[in-house]
Amino acid sequence: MDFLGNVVLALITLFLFSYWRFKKAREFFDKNGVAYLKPTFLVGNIAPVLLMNKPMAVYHKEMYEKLHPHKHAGYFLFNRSFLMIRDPDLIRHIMVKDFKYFHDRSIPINPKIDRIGHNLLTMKGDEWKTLRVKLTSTFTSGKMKLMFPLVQECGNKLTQVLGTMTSEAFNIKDLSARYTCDVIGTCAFGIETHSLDDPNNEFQEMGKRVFRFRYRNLIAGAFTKLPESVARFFNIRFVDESVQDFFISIIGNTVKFREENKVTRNDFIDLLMSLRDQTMSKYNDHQEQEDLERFLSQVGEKHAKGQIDMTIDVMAAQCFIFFGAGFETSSTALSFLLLELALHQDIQDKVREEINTLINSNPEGLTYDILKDMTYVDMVIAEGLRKYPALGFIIRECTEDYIIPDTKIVVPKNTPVTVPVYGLHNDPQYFEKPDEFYPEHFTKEAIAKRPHYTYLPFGDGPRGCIGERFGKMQVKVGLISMIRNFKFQLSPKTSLPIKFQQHFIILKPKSGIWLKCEKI
Ligand code: HEM
Repeated sequence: MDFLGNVVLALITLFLFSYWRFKKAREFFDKNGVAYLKPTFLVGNIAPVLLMNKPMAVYHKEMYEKLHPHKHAGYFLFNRSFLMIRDPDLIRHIMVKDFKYFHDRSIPINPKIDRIGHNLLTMKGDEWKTLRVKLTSTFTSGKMKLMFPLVQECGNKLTQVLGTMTSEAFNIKDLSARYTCDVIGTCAFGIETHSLDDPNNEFQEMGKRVFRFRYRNLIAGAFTKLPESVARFFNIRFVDESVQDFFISIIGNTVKFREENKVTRNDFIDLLMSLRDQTMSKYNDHQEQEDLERFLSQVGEKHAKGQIDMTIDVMAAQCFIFFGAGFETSSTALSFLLLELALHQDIQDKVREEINTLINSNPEGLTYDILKDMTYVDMVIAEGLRKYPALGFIIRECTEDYIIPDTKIVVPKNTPVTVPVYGLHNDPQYFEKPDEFYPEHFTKEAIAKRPHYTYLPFGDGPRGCIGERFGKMQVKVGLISMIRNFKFQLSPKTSLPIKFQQHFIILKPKSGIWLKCEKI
């Protein structure tokens, strides 16, 4: 058969396969009385994203609103059906109570092609569990305290650079990205990236490429698994080859240098090397035990089992995901916070007052330990992450047939489920003033009144964000370094309301957020 014949046959097969999948999914929804959004053949409900006018977070929020008041409901990404979980108690089942059915994310990665794409975020089943147990020990408060001086150094540099920006408007989105790049560079790679000094350095460029949108990856998301040959043929990979080579070479060189020169630095590479050499006990702390026990009980196991060989590829993959997951999330969090503080001078003054009071009354100045006493700052950061959650939706996959509690509905194995974080965070049922920046959403009383699992900026359960403590620390240090010494105002160059970038999985501003600052 000639080439054209093959193409026609492939298209007919794809067409029939899609038709069969749609029919089966719709029959399942109809038979079980599950509400769903009416799909368009072939594209399902994804047209608003494909036409590029909807960021993924906004798209999921709008579906969350349309699917009110259902506890769970269906929608289609191309011909693949998804189940959106809207009800907080059902979310608790998916994320914690019945976690054993939902421990994986529905991201089809091929480890042979994506050497560093195969990491803690994308790994599945026992392999993920074994690695998560190992890495849990690198994110305790004890380890954060060891890394605090490295982060503080970047904060000091940020203050210094801001001091040169008082004469004209500057883009806080760009400045925050340079600060978090320096922080993750020094903590995850043991490298001073000098992004605050040089905005065009290589790390910044790599950071931009990490979450680059590619149509073919969106389409790949419609499949449970992609055979290696298909992924290679269509060049479907989640990490660009140039990014992969860059990270593997950096980690390889750094590890070699440290081994040869006996260098230790209390950063992630050090911790990964001690995990490899089984010398982690020198860092052991009480919290490590607590975190580990909680994790094991949540995943229903008594002991940590299995082994992962800490090769350079494995270390590079983890450092890469610490960079990928930690850089953009924290820098957008910081940019949106500064935007809101510039818009709300009263809140800005209150934040500054709390920071100054605590630091000035502590003989050692700013320390890791006084961060936790900053209760108003915590409320403000929490509100920032409510209004602008970096990940607007969370994705998991049902790994065994699962009966939805109090129903007879059996969710079939391999069904992807999503938790609409941005929708929940904007639901007036749970947040009194969803459209406003209102830190009082996070007073003790307001938190106590709200159902659990309605505020999920870091996800939850055993598969929640492993870097939460680190992310909060770097956002807080960045905020303190700026607010203590400068007063911020919005520049007329910023157009409001802020539009979100369309081609991005992370909720981030489309164009610059321009501010003006003056030294206090
Ligand atoms: C403000 C900052 C951050 C936000 C808002 C954030 C948010 C999230 C969210 C929503 C998830 C998915 C959770 C789930 O599925 O339940 C996640 C996973 C993850 N995050 Fe973060 N993150 C932040 C910072 C960081 C940092 C600094 C690191 C590393 C240094 C990091 C590393 C990871 C990793 C490795 C995962 C996957 C964990 C696993 O699957 O076991 N994140 N993050």
